[in-house]
Order: sequence, then structure tokens, then C-alpha cells
Amino acid sequence: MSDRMIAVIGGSGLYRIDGLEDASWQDVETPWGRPSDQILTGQIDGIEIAFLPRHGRGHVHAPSSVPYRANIDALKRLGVTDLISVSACGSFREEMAPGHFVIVDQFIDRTYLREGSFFGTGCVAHVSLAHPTCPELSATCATVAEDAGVTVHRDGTYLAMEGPQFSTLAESRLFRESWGADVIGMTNMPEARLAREAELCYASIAMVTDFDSWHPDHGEVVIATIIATMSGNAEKARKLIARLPAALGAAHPPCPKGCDRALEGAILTTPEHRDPALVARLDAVAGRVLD
Ligand SMILES: CSC[C@H]1O[C@H](OP(=O)(O)O)[C@H](O)[C@@H]1O
Ligand SMILES: Nc1ncnc2[nH]cnc12
Repeated sequence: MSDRMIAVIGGSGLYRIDGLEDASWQDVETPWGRPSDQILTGQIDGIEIAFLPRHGRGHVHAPSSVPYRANIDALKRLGVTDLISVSACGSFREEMAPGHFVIVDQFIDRTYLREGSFFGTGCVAHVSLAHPTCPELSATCATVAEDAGVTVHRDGTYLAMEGPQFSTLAESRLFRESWGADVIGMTNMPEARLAREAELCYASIAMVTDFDSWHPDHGEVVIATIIATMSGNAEKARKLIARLPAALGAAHPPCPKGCDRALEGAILTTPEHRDPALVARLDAVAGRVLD
């Protein structure tokens, strides 16, 4: 049992959250570089909260250049136990309409320009990713969102594309009809992989802004449509975030699905063959199992 600390990574349209006591923006340095921005810390209902805008305030970082490893390391370094990713997404399903929230439980990763692991030569690890999100944390997010009046769809499959351009019509049809994706975005991978390596409980709330380009009645996706929906979605996300700490509680019991123990037995490199420089960089992410 440990004290819970909740982090929210805010995506497009969500660059701040309200209602934190003792709120302050903090610089956090990491061995993987600087995170996307300073991190806002404080408390809600007596529970520690950290908030990091994924693209930085002012939307500085493109999806391909978000410093994903620094972001996850910085949050782990602060003591975060539970990470909620909030993102804008396109929808492949008629019933998942703009303004609705989709609680993601699976990913299809089509990204190719990003560092996808903290581990590598000199310290090799293989964690399980069959169930990349934490079912407990995801279920609480879904319930709290519904209580806040949001239409919620559970168990969505999120296709992570490299971007920054939106999909072609052929891609949109392929992802929807053949691959069974429910929503599409550009940022949840490698974020979810890295959260698992850092032994964080991870939930993804994808807020629908558009129907991508497959929908015959909506035509191609354009940024103006997305922006028009984003601020309403961000307001709903802020309501959800304000209610989440009380719903989760102050104590973080061991995760029933083992998210907080993902690295146990995962490191294959024998101690005498480990690269000391890499091991040093892994202090926050994997110090628990490397000490
Ligand atoms: C604003 S449209 C495309 C942009 O929005 C999403 O960002 P995020 O996932 O951080 O909410 C999408 O992934 C793209 O980066
Ligand atoms: N249609 C879409 N494709 C990729 N990322 C998105 N973010 C919001 N809408 C999107």
C-alpha cells in the first residue's frame, strides 16, 4: 500500500486544470531530457495531483516530437502512481460522436519516429503489453465521467498514427473496416508503452472531436471542426478530473492487475553485463528492481 499520486497528461485543448490547492508549476529535469513543459502540482481533496500538458502550454510540440520518455520519467520521479492520459481523437464509429468520451483499453501502434522504450543495449527488458491499460483505473474514469454527465463508451481500440497529417480516406476505411479500430489519435503510443515500463497504472480517455474522414455525411476531417469541439470537451475533462481524486481515494493498494509490478522478472541483462550509464538513467523508472 502506498500513497496515491495522480497525474493527468492533457492533450490538445487541455493545457491547464483548475481547483488545485497549493498549485505551482515546477521544473523537473530527467536523464531523458526536458518534459513537454513544467509540471503543475497541488492537491485536490487532499490527494496529490500532477498535471502535464502533452504539447506544452501554447501547443509547442508536434505528436512526433513530444518528449514521451522525459514526460513519463518526470511523473514517476515525482512519485506518481496513477496516470490518466486525456486526448483528442477522431471516431470510426457512428455511435461514438463528437463530445463523447471513449475509455481506451487497446492500441494499434502505427507510429515509427519515436523512442518506444526506456530500455536497450546494456539493459534489456521485456514487459507485457497484452493489456496496456489498467482496468481498475479505467473503470473509475468511466464511472466518474458518466457521473459528470458525459456520454462514455468503454473498451475502445485506439489507433495511434504518426501524423501530423490526418489519414487518407483509404487509411481511414482500412483502420475502421478491416482493423477494427474505434478511435484514432497521434499520441497514446509510445506513451502507454512507457507508462507500463515505468510501472504506472495507465488509463486513456479519448475525447471525440470528429469522425475522421470515412463518414459519408461528414466529409474530410479539418482542424476547424476539431477546434470547435475541443473546448467543450476540455471543460468536461476538467469536471471529471476534479471528481477523480475522491473517487480513487488516498491509498494506492497493490494493483490487482500488476501494473505496479510490471518489471518484475522483465530485465534479461545479467547484472555484470549491464551498462552503468543506462542503469543510472533508469533510476526513477526501474530503480525499484535494479537496486
Ligand atoms: C488537434 S488535432 C490533432 C492532434 O490532437 C490530438 O492530440 P492529443 O492526442 O495530444 O490530444 C492528436 O493526437 C493530434 O496530436
Ligand atoms: N481524426 C483524427 N486523426 C488523428 N488525430 C486526431 N485527433 C483528433 N482527431 C483526429
